[in-house]
Amino acid sequence: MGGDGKVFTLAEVSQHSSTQDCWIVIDGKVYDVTKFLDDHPGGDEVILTSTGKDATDDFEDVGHSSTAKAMLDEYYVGDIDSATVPAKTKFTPPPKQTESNQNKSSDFVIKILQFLVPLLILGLALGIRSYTKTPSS
Ligand code: HEM
Repeated sequence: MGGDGKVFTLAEVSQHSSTQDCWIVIDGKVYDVTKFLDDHPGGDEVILTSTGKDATDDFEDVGHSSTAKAMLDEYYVGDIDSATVPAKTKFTPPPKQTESNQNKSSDFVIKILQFLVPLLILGLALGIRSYTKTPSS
């Protein structure tokens, strides 16, 4: 809406990161929010820190109202070339789930050994001592 369907690279978008000229990327779309900076209820500072990157998470994390989301359309200038945006790292799946269950039994064995081995050594030492020591001294 309003845009001409132009596709920008992240490097291009990154050149618009000031109060005089400010673009942000949300959900694969590029918005020129220069005119909106002064009107933003959250201040211009937060928007400026979200320039030059995929600002989708920043925008979503605030919990913007549907009114706020609808306002985006007005500032749309094109799309982002997604190949130029670093992959998201936010939802790294916890890879340990099945592994930790399998490890539980071996963890348990190790704990037992950690407890038993010193006892064995101590017992061995005491046994050897009482075995080698002469009854008189
Ligand atoms: C074009 C993009 C944006 C628009 C149209 C927009 C719009 C709005 C609107 C209308 C509000 C008032 C509350 C609401 O209706 O949800 C708001 C609040 C807020 N926005 Fe944005 N916003 C944009 C981008 C951002 C970005 C990138 C950030 C930051 C990381 C941000 C941070 C905030 C914060 C922190 C508030 C809360 C202010 C407060 O409650 O004092 N906004 N925004």
